Amino acid sequence: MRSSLTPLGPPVSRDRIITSFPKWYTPDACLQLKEHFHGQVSSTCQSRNTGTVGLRLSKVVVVGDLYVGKTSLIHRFCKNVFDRDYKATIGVDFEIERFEIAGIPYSLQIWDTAGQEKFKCIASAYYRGAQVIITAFDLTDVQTLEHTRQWLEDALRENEPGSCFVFLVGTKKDLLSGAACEQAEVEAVRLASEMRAEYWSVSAKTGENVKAFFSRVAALAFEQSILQDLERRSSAQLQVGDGDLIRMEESPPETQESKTSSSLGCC
Ligand SMILES: Nc1nc2c(ncn2[C@@H]2O[C@H](COP(=O)(O)OP(=O)(O)OP(=O)(O)O)[C@@H](O)[C@H]2O)c(=O)[nH]1
Ligand SMILES: [Mg+2]
Repeated sequence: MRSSLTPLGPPVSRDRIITSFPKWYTPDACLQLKEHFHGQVSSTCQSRNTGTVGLRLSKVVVVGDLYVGKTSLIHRFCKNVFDRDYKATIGVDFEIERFEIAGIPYSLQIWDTAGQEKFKCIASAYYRGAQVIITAFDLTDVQTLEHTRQWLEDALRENEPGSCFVFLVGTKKDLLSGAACEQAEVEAVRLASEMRAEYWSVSAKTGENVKAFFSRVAALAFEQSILQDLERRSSAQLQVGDGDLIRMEESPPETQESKTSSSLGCC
């Protein structure tokens, strides 16, 4: 059944409908081990009391060295295509992907940035306001893993501390045997834990783990959006219930004292 909150437009495709909380890739480097939506989130979604969350776009920024496969990863997910030819991203590009999560419409705006040094200053102008940062590296090129720390630092610098979910993604999984992939993952998982990031290995060529990965990104971002919205609404209610707080926010500093004392006087 489609949600009554679905904005105008075509329905979301069936594979963008998320009903249960998507699982992590490895428990050794994951942001949340739980397998269900937060109880408060489930009940809020059931009662369709999700405020403006269904109408907003959550920003996801994908960063990492040139040639690691950022564009390929996004194109595999959003367009289900894979191009063997390399076309460097110039500056930035973005895709909007619509989901329905726990019955509520939800959209991600996925920003693809250029890895080439000469475009870095253009791309970094788009880091601000990210709810999710995806740092990508090539599983076959250890140097690209070493550089992820710097990419993340640059992206975090433009955002409020603690406000972003961070993912570390190893790309081109199809180029490695199972054993070689496991070996490459050991170091990546260690770094992911250090970065407080969730780790995933994917292949844009075969599509392995791509949908599962973005479903996880969408679910975590969605849950955070709902919880933040609930918090905002409850603190707004608190302020409505507390006359002093409202007056303090609305009063310019020089008049605050007299207003506060007059309000004290009348109570
Ligand atoms: N075998 C394989 N090749 C891949 C995969 N993902 C990307 N590639 C190839 O790697 C090359 C670079 O991919 P892009 O997606 O353009 O890399 P990018 O990170 O966007 O590069 P910039 O835009 O310059 O930052 C292309 O030739 C892709 O076909 C993958 O999963 N497997
Ligand atoms: Mg690109």
